[in-house]
Amino acid sequence: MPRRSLTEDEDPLSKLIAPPPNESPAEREQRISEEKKAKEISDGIDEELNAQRLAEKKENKISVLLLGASTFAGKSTTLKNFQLINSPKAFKAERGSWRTIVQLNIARSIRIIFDAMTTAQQQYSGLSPVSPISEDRSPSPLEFEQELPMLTAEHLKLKMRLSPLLQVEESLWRRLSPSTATATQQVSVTNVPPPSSNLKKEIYVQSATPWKSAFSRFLSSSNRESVDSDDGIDFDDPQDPGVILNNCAEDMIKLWHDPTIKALLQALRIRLEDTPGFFLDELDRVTALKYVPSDDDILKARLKTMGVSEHRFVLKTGNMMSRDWRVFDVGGARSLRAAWAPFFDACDAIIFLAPLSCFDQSLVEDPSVNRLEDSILLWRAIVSNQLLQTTELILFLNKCDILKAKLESGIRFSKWVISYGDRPNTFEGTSRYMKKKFATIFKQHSTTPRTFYCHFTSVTDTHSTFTILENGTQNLAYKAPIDNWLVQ
Ligand SMILES: Nc1nc2c(ncn2[C@@H]2O[C@H](COP(=O)(O)OP(=O)(O)OP(=O)(O)O)[C@@H](O)[C@H]2O)c(=O)[nH]1
Ligand SMILES: [Mg+2]
Repeated sequence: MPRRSLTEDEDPLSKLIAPPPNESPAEREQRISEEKKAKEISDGIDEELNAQRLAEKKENKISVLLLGASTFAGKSTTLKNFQLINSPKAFKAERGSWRTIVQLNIARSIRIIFDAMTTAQQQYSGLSPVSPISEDRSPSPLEFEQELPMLTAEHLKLKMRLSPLLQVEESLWRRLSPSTATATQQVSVTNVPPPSSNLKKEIYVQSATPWKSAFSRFLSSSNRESVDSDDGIDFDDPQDPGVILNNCAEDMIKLWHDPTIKALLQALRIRLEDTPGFFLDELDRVTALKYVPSDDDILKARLKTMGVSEHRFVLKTGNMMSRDWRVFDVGGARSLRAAWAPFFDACDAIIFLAPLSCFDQSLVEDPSVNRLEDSILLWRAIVSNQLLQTTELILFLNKCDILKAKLESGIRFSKWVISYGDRPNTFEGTSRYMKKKFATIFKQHSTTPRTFYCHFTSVTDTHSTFTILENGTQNLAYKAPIDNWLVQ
């Protein structure tokens, strides 16, 4: 039988709190005054509980800001490491989007070689040569004074056969532009300029926006059945640039390994192997028709950040208490630095990335400023910032693998860092020297005493980065002395 709901008269609670029958006016006044007092006490308790809850909530949150002086410092790569460690499923689900970025990176590397070839051709034909554009290299004023290696008809044929790669780049750009996205999506996805006029620029993303879903939408829009369930890649898509890349693989390998091309790149001081998003040494694998990017590929793939990217995850510490983590990645371009300040108030720790390998490079925005010097200046500004005196500062002296390779290839550190003098041109010597420089600034410019935490990193190496981030997050969560961040 359905239950009949109680009327107000029958409700025991209403009965209990109802004013007594035959209440005199004086008794009524006293009752109301007592009720008022009770309410005030109750409100006070509520307020206290709310404040406590808020404080607990705040205490449960840990915010980390990734900062670096220059673009290419490795901030987004560090963020990817956080994702890989703490949200592996989401990381895996994005492989399809990263496949597209790897393809763009390959096409871009080949285009840099084409530009170098054009420069050489211009020199023979007596035209004033145009410096090949690459954001990650500093053109030398002397580079056109020497004679560039002579290209043969065979080289030019190779270039012609590879011209479909330019279409690959263009078609991938188009995936991010109006023809495939609605007007609002176009703005929110990337702000990518039209391909024809801007192919030389680097692709970038307003990373607070869902660019990956734009790719996924495209990737899964055709034959649903042929989409790989794990990675969201449509291998049967006739438009797939992977087919063109696959057809061009042999010629790309020939071009990249050609001794004249190598000499040309060397003469123009282009070290493609050190440029971000370099995959030319793995062309066989990354141009395979069923290529799926590995974790390492995703970490190596290059996509510039122009907005603020945030990664959230929940992490249990050893005592099984859950903490909400937020890691913020802000673009490193100089023009974006004004956007950093609002994060300073709220962040518990800053991971500051200073790439050591850029000692011989200048800023894209200002070719008169050396990148390493810019890192040092920004480090000084961060260390002395009053808002950050209680923030943990963790220094990643990054791109150690590239520093090693550069020194081994004969590039002299002291040519760029004059104060290094005639000390040995070794990784051990140069890295220790730079660590000391950063440590000295830290000691001199911190207004409150604090510990100097520093790591030599290659954040594209997931294994070593995993250990550093795992230990660091545990220690930061405990707010215990974070000795594991420390390199003695
Ligand atoms: N070899 C090597 N490559 C690295 C390392 N750190 C980053 N990279 C590569 O350098 C490129 C730039 O790294 P990002 O993480 O995109 O740099 P960023 O600091 O986010 O740069 P912006 O977004 O422009 O501010 C990417 O292709 C990375 O794979 C490293 O330690 N070693
Ligand atoms: Mg970035």
